[in-house]
Amino acid sequence: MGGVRNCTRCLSHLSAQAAHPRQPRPLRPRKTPCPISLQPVQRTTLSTSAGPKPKTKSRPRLLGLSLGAATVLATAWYALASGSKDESLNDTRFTAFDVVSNEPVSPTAFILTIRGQAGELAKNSPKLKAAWEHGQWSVEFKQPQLQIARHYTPLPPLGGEDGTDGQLRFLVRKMQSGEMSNYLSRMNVGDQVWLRGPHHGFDAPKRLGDASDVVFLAGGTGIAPALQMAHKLLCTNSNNASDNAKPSIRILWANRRSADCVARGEFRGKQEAEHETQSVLSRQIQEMKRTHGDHFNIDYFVDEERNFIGIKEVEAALRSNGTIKTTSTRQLVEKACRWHSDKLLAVSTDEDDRQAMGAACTCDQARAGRKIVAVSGPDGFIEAFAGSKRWAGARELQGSVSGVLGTIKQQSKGMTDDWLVLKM
Ligand SMILES: Cc1cc2nc3c(=O)[nH]c(=O)nc-3n(C[C@H](O)[C@H](O)[C@H](O)COP(=O)(O)OP(=O)(O)OC[C@H]3O[C@@H](n4cnc5c(N)ncnc54)[C@H](O)[C@@H]3O)c2cc1C
Repeated sequence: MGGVRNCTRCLSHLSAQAAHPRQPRPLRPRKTPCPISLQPVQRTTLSTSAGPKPKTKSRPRLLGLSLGAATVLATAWYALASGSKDESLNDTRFTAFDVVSNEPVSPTAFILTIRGQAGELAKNSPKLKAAWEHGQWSVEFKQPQLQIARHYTPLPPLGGEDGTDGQLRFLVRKMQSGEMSNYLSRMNVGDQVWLRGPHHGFDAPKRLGDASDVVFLAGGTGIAPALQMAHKLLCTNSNNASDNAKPSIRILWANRRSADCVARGEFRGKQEAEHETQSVLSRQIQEMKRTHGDHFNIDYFVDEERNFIGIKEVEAALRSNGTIKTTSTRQLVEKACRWHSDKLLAVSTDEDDRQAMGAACTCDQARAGRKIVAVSGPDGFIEAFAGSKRWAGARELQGSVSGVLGTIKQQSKGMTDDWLVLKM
């Protein structure tokens, strides 16, 4: 247990990289060129002053024309990409939202609530509806002065909210000298923020299929994707109309400080729950526990209480959320199944699931589906529990499974093969 026990602890001792909630992703060059980069403007300026000297008489006119055209194109592109009054949220340009509230959750975390300004974003947005129907998704915020963008994960709507009314809520950790998180922390009611998205992630219902167990290892703000998955699988999945058909979700949530263990009292007993500070996040977790009972559980781990997620804790979660069977059922997973093959998953990105929406499961139909163990949090956290993701051709692939889960897979001699590992 010793070495592995250090997994969450090491996060607090590692450098800023591990302390980072999640390293910023590159600005999706494959979909659109970096829309908030100042490059187009710089490129024209640079080419004007530092371009090669013309050798013939006709060259300056040609160069002048191309520079003119480039300037017009770059200006149009920059104006388009850096934000517009277009009312629909989309993944190529930034759309304006108003800050509705900025609520502290702990000394280092806050919940930012924003609302679409007009039109379809103010109510019944089909984009938001599609995103919540998909389940896992994020958006990018931009910092206009610095021209940088970072991803954030919307928290699911509370019971009674419809999720498409244009309001979005984010749990954000304020990083020491973090550009975007500090910028967002300074936002006041009525301020304007710019969003691009939605960016859809894994299709959890397709991956889970007929299986019913989910274990989620979440570090810090990694709780947001865990709550998205719980919301999708427990609240909105039409396959689970009856309580018996609902999957069982166990979240192992690691934080550095006890102050970040939102709603812990709910899982410890009534008395503690009564003394807890109420934030919108704690109401949300309490509500999910009360609505879904044994189908929704959170185990809290806190560095400052010297209580860490180790190999034993992960094994126990895999055992109690389903049975680690003595015989493997992996042979029932078709190697070419887009949804359930480990090999295909290793060379996919989380965003590929959206493109493959219509693809059918090709496994043995009697047992279509695999249990999910998902890992979400800072890069160091994901690496420690599931191994790092892999970059290839400007795509962030899942890569093979190593870390704590890799060790458990090796040691269990096929007994954990029912579990599909998703790095969020
Ligand atoms: C899909 C996705 C969803 C996310 N959802 C959330 C969310 O819901 N809530 C949330 O709080 N965060 C979330 N994040 C993380 C978020 O995008 C930012 O990375 C985070 O808020 C820090 O950004 P920043 O600009 O404040 O910090 P930065 O200015 O980027 O840096 C913060 C600190 O980390 C250090 N640092 C930066 N880059 C590196 C590096 N490469 N190596 C070592 N140190 C480095 C800096 O020196 C600084 O001290 C998500 C990330 C992804 C990819």
